[in-house]
Amino acid sequence: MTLQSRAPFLRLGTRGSPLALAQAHEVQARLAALHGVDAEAIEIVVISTSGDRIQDRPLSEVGGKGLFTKEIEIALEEGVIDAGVHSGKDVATRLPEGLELVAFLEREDIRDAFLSLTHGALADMPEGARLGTSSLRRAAQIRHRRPDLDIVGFRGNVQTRLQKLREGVADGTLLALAGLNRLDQRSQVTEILDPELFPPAPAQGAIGLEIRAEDTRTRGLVAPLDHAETTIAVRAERAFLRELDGSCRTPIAARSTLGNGQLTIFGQLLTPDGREIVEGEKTGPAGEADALGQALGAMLIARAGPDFIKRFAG
Ligand SMILES: NCc1[nH]cc(CCC(=O)O)c1CC(=O)O
Repeated sequence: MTLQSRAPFLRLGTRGSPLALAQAHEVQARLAALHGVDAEAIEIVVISTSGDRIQDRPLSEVGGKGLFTKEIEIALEEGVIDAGVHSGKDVATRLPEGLELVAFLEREDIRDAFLSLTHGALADMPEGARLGTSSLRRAAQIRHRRPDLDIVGFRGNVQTRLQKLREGVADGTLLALAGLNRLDQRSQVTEILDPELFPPAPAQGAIGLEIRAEDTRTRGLVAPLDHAETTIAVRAERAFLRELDGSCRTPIAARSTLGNGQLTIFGQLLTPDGREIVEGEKTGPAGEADALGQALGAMLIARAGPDFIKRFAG
């Protein structure tokens, strides 16, 4: 018998980080179960993105949007893969022509977590303690509440960060709880931050699937993975971010809640130094998620005024 390489049932594109691979494997397992095929028939194609290659500086300095998604989108356009698996919060608010987000899996925990080897809670960090984060949003939120802390640049995956904490590069760090849960690292969490005080990035905790809009076969295969409530919340948060022309790397936070067909979206803008903050909320029918998010963005821009917006943009 000769070995034959059969065409894969579907090809998923993903970054190669441990978190990205965990997300891709989750999508692979769900699709395999849903369609009654072997997991191996769903190929995982690892794609290195600019965000992975640039390790020596904060991504907010690199500028440009979609640093973690661009090369995956090119692979989609070139037909090398059928679907891209992304962290929702890494996806630019405007997609390249011809591409579409067709499904969001049920959202993980939206909250941020504090990790420290020496302090039992963020509030226990003494004046001058060093908090490691390269996220503009987290840095601004911390500066707002705890201007006495020293923010130090901090990148890398969970293991690297824990190593840096052991080496004393910082006394604590902040990470998305969703990622820690997906990597079975929840036990490393010192404190879960209150999302009322530290609202997350738009679309945090949601895995999104992107396809070529004309690819009806893939659409049919992946659309059933969509979790309706997650998509409503994420659409509102992305519309809010789009109106502000923001990315994952601007100090913008959002939190939405759904109940009885009503959607409430709360939004927050901060200046990078954390000194100024503008917040607001909109409630309306869940079916109008995009319009609600957009209206909230417009409301906060008006509330903030041009001077704030200039400093907010960095
Ligand atoms: N840009 C990095 C990134 N993109 C998505 C997540 C977390 C996982 C998620 O939001 O689903 C992270 C790491 C972090 O913020 O701790």
